[in-house]
Amino acid sequence: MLAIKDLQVSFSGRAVLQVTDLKLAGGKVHGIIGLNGAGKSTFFNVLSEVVNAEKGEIIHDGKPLKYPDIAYLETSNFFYASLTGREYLNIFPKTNPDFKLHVFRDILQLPLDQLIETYSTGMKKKLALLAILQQNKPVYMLDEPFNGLDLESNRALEMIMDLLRKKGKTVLVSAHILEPLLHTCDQIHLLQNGRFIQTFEEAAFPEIREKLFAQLNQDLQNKLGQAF
Ligand SMILES: Nc1ncnc2c1ncn2[C@@H]1O[C@H](COP(=O)(O)OP(=O)(O)OP(=O)(O)O)[C@@H](O)[C@H]1O
Repeated sequence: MLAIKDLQVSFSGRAVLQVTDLKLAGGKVHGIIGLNGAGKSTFFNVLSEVVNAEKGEIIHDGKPLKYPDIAYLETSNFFYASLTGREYLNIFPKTNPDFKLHVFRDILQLPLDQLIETYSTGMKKKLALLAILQQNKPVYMLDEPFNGLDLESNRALEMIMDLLRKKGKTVLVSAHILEPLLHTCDQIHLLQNGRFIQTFEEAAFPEIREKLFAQLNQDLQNKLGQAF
C-alpha cells in the first residue's frame, strides 16, 4: 500500500500539487489521468524524490517511500548518443532475475547493437523501459509510457504491466489520453489542477470520459467565448 497524506509541492510560491489523502493498493496497476499541466509528472517526481515536497508524507508498506524502492520511467530520458542500446542497458543494475533481455528485444523489436543516435523516439522510449524492467523494484512508475509507441509496442506494454501486476508489483502509469489506461488499470485516478478529485474502479471506467469532457467543454466554451 502506498499512502500519501497532506502532500504539497509548490514552484515559485504556487502550489501545483496538493494531495490530502490518497491510498494506492499494492500489487495493482493505478492509472493517473489528467490534462496537460494537471501535475502528473510533478506527482511522480515528488514520489521518486526528484523534487522536494513542502510538506506531507509518502508511506510505502509502513515505511517512508525511498528512491531505491522505485523504478521510474520519466517522460523524457537522457541518452548518450554514442552508446549502443546494449551499452546503455549495461549502465543500469540488473537485479531482476526473471528479466530475459533477448525476449524483450524481440517483442519490442529493438536493434540493441545499433547506436542510440540512430533510434527513433519510440525506440528510445522502449530502451528506457527495458532499463527499468531489468531492475527488481516493488514500485514501478511510468510517466506517459505510451507516447511515441506504435500499436504493437503499445500492446506489448499493456501485457508487460499485466505481468508486473501478477508479480505483485505496484504500478503507477500516467497518460493524458484515456484509451491506453482502460485496458491496463485496476483503478484510474483523476488529477485536476494538482488535486486528485476522483478514483474510478474498473466498472466505472466508462464514466471517466464524461467527467473529463464535462470540465474540458466548460473550459473550452469559456475560452472560445472570450476569443470571438
Ligand atoms: N520546474 C518547474 N518550475 C515551475 N513550474 C513547474 C515546474 N515543473 C512543473 N511546473 C508547473 O507545475 C504544473 C504541473 O506540471 P506537470 O509537468 O506536473 O504537469 P503534467 O500533468 O505532467 O503535464 P503534461 O501532461 O503536459 O506532461 C504546471 O502548471 C507546470 O507549469
